[in-house]
Amino acid sequence: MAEPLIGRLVVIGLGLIGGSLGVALKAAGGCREVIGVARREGTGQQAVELGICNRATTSLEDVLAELEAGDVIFVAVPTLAVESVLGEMKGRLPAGVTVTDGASVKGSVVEAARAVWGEVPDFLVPGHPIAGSEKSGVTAAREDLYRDHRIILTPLDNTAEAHLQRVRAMWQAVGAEVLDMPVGEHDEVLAATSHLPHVIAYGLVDTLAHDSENENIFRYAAGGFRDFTRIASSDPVMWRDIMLANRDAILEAIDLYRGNLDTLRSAIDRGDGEYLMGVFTRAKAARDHFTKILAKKAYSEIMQAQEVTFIAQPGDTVSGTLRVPGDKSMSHRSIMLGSLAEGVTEVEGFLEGEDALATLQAFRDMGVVIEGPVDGRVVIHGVGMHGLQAPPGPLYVGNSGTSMRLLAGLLAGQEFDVTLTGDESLSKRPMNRVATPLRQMGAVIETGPEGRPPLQIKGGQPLKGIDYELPMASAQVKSCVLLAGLYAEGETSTLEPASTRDHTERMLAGFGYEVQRDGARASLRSGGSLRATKIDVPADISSATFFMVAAAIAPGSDVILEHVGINPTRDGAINILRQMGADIELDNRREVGGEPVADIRVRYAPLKGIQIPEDQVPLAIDEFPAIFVAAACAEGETVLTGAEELRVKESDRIQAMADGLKILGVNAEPTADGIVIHGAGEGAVFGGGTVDSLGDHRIAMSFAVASLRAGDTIRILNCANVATSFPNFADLAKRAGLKLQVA
Ligand SMILES: O=C(O)C1=C[C@@H](OP(=O)(O)O)[C@@H](O)[C@H](O)C1
Ligand SMILES: C=C(OP(=O)(O)O)C(=O)O
Repeated sequence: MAEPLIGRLVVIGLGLIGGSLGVALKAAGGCREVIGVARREGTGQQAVELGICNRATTSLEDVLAELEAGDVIFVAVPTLAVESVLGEMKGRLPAGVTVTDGASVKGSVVEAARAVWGEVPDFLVPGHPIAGSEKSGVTAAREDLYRDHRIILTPLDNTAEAHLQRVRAMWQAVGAEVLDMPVGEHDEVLAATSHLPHVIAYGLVDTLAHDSENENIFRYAAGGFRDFTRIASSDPVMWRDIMLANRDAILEAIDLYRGNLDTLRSAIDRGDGEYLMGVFTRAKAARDHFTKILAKKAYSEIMQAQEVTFIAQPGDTVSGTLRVPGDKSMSHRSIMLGSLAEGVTEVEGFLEGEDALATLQAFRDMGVVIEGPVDGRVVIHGVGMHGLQAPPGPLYVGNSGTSMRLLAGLLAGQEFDVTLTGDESLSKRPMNRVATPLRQMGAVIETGPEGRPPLQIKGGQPLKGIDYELPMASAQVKSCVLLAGLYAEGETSTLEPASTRDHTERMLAGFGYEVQRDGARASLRSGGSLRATKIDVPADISSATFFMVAAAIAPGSDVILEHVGINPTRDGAINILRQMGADIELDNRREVGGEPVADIRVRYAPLKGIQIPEDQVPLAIDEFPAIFVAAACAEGETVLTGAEELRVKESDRIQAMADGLKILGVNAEPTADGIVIHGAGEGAVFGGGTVDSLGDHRIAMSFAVASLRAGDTIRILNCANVATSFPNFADLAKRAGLKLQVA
């Protein structure tokens, strides 16, 4: 066995927290020996019998005498007992021994150390395993308690690196993720997320237990009571200590909560159902997504960095009738316009992907009551053109360029300040394309360095209409300007260099707002209002394209994609694939809520390389990664030009695809504004290999489709963001016949 990480581990306090570290580190072979120290002899004996420690004693003094450099002492006693334990160590600790602890409040541990030593010694590494439970005592100790749990360490400026590393390595050895945080921040975060809930749970059970009808209350108390009050079974001594030790931060959290409870009380009193729906829908969404919400906060970056790998085995055909999720562009716009409308808008077919949900959350944050989504149904209680409220903090829109750019326009005309932020990929994308025209309209807006996010938008600025000639074909820029135009004096118009998706114009009209359209120009005037409506979002043609390409490249395939939006500003992929020889049939054509829809049937037919017409580029802008896969399977050369916009999407899609295609053995040369792909025609076009999607959903799904014509396994890294536009992609792909595994 490898050399243990640390020498001896001394655990002072053999309860759930201390005992679990002992048993886990012993099992992991992470130390030479575990020595337990307990106040009562019986506890120590029991701990030895349970395999928690090799030996136990009641005398800390005796143990200290035998320690040497490299040993670690873990203090796992109730918070207020820490000081006396540290006091016992003073003057008796051999040099090089590390001391750490597991108390839930760090400020008081630091104070205790100061009281004992005059200053916090460099060998003390304050820590807090976030792994407690309502169970306590030596019998509650579990070997797996810390596996995949977070440990927060709060080192001070003078904490010695060697001691910090030792403690970090110890926790990692038992499967924990270790994070660092300043002491004060730790105590504030924990006051809100752990200490306040305990106060409330203890308080609620105590209130009900004192009620003269308590027997009935406990007898009939259903799951809600049980779930909510589980933590009132926790160790009272430990929690008394925490309350006293973290007094100030806990009082602040209680006051905040009390204020909220009072507001809820008066809403119930005056029968304000709308207010209650606002609180409950926001809270439900926060709870449903709380792991992600936490990921943006101090607790962890780790969650966001969640790794998803697609492993695609060579496949043969795809078949079946599939309905891909709702259109992303329309889902965003349904929330935006529904929020600004008068009355209640009902949306069906809403895309429950991260991007559209980011827009939904942004409007909730601005006070709009939005029910759902449940099975694609969303109900938006519109607040009218001037009813949005200042959000409590920055609006975080994740990976979604559409959210950020459209919101920028809409928010430029509000009365309040707002900041828009996004994830790592979005933070690299250009925002001057919207900031420039908005400034021309009179908006006050600041970008980050080089015109990247975050966007800081100043409220209360009078906007004036402009006639804006777009420098690039972008529906996001066009929509941004038109949405700002809703709040600008006079007329606002946009002139686009090539036709781009027109969902904003169509949907505004659907909400009863007049938009003039004259060729490449769209214009509107401010001062109107939006009337709530019903929206049926068709399936997203961008998502459908992955299955269109799949059927087009895999001999024997026959797929029907139901209820897909085939708006003529979005149908470039159909036109391009048809030109390449694909067998695509549009059946059951109809119009749904102002948008054309059809069922798309694709059967395998051999493809040939083409020069892609430039006028099709904006009409297929998101579909190119998949089209490149089709091009690789076509006979001859496919040339794309005029598509430099692909370089500023979630990744540089020209480079990302060229790199991946080359790894898989395809001859693909990127150019400044496109790519040249030499298609192999027949047989297994792609070799096996590992490609990186760079966190770009469309790159990930495109390479998964390539597996249908691969000779060996394709591994695709960084696929978590598939959830932004197509959360059930892997399930549908498997149903259709792809041999896809998600790891
Ligand atoms: O307006 C929209 O909903 C979108 C417009 C396109 O972006 P650009 O306007 O940047 O081309 C597209 O790539 C994006 O997925 C959605
Ligand atoms: C470019 C895309 O989206 P967005 O710009 O909204 O991030 C996309 O979905 O391919």
